[in-house]
Amino acid sequence: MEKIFDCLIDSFIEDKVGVTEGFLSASLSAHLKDNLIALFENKKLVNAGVGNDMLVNQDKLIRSDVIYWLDRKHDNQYENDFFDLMNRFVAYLNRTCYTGITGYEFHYALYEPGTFYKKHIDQFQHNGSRQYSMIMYLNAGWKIEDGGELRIYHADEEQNISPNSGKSVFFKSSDLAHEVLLTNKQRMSITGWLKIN
Ligand SMILES: O=C(O)CCC(=O)C(=O)O
Ligand SMILES: [Fe+2]
Repeated sequence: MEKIFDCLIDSFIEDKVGVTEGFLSASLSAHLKDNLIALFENKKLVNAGVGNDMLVNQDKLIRSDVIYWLDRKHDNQYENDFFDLMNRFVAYLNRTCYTGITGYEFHYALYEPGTFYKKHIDQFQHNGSRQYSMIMYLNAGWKIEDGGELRIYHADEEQNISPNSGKSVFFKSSDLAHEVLLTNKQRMSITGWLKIN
């Protein structure tokens, strides 16, 4: 596992955006996706609000995905496995990079065809607790024509990342503006933030 952690951290250090395969095992990823689909069918997902103090909040409709926060209180085996994995990653990150992360929060996200999340920055204007953004995609066989790429705005270029299952993305929450381009296909993920409280 440390190898995959290193891969994510090294590519983050090199490119400002860490990308790796296999952070979630295929089996954990499949179980989490099944959870997400069941939650969606049971109408547990809610419209994702945008914090009042979000840095970039000029447009009326900024995002149209639906979300559900993961929580140990759900007593769900796979959510707990996910949190165990995150504990290992945070401990490793703190040990190797002196990041001082003290907490995190994660939600499932589901984008129906025709939905998006416009350009934004993840760290809130009046609350700097979000340090690192992480996204784990749960979509098998994603094709170019499905759209829904994560577009990250670097100083001199734009980077498009397709939301294929197995892929995890990691970047600094205060730094990089990004958006989810309009998706043509149902698009599922787990998104969250490593925090200093
Ligand atoms: O799903 C993604 O690719 C990015 C989601 C995102 O930017 C967010 O939830 O803040
Ligand atoms: Fe974001």
